[in-house]
Amino acid sequence: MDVVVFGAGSLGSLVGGLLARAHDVTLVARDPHASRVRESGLRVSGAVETHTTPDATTDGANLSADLALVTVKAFDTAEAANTLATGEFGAVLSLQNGLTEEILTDELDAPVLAGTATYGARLLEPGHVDCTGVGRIVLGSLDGGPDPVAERVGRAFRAAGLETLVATDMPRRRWTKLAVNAGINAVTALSRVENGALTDGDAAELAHAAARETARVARAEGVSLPNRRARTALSRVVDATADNRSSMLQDIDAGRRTEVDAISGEVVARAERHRLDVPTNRTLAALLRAWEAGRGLR
Ligand SMILES: NC(=O)C1=CN([C@@H]2O[C@H](COP(=O)(O)OP(=O)(O)OC[C@H]3O[C@@H](n4cnc5c(N)ncnc54)[C@H](OP(=O)(O)O)[C@@H]3O)[C@@H](O)[C@H]2O)C=CC1
Ligand SMILES: CC(C)(CO)C(=O)C(=O)O
Repeated sequence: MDVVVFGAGSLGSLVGGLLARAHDVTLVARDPHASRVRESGLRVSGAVETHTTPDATTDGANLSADLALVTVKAFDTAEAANTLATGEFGAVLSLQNGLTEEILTDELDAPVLAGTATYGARLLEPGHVDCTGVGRIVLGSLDGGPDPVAERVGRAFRAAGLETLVATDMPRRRWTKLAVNAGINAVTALSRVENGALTDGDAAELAHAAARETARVARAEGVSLPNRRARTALSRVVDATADNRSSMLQDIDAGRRTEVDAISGEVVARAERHRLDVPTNRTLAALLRAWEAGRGLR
């Protein structure tokens, strides 16, 4: 399979590097990472050790491939979609946090698959990505149900040794992930604590309230996500990632823009469409946006 990875920073370099063990991969990345990969290949270290030689470019326009994998931060999705629209792809798959697939379907003719990733990745230096945890990629039809394109992509990922599940219930999985992120990411980022601090107490209650509101919005969107399922998912992720600093907390630590608009902000925006009030997510989004504004990041 030919694969273009659009936005090969941490996650895209890891997944692209692993896919290059079995497929023709082109990373769309920034320099000096792109030029280092062209010169010396890509080193993956940590939980997976490998060295592969994907192609790499800084120009994502006019490319074609069987699959475009989108791994830019959520706030760069619209620009990525515009650039991808200049090329030809058999399918498009996002592994981003947030409900970014809708932005891709608006711009692109190719079928857009839904995906989630629980692999951990960190770009250490140009040409070198650290796998901080082997997780799983789950992908499938955006609307749910069986999908031959998703099956083909799943087989290709497994052929490259990536832990991959092709699922027929992506609507519920995407919203469950959003509920978990709305709870954990926003609360840990604002209170500057590891995920494990949300095991119990007031901060945990706040995270669960954000997840519960998200589940309510999901149901208004026609997705069956009971509150108790969102609660269980959040508690499981807190336990499994107790020592993690969430990606949003890492962004705050590094003084970078966060994915608030795609997480808490998305819950608020969708709730408004259904005339629902989601005060916890509204408050969390306002605080995170205020932090970004104060830093000149928005
Ligand atoms: N890292 C992880 O372990 C995981 C990440 N995710 C999700 O995956 C997504 C990506 O995260 P992550 O990999 O950490 O983010 P990164 O910022 O490390 O990677 C995104 C990369 O895309 C680059 N980029 C953006 N636009 C372009 C463009 N037009 N051309 C070329 N390169 C471009 C960015 O460059 P620049 O910064 O210069 O704009 C950056 O290097 C997020 O939604 C995140 O939530 C999900 C699970 C795990
Ligand atoms: C699951 C979780 C909360 C793990 O930290 C995550 O997805 C993130 O940090 O973005």
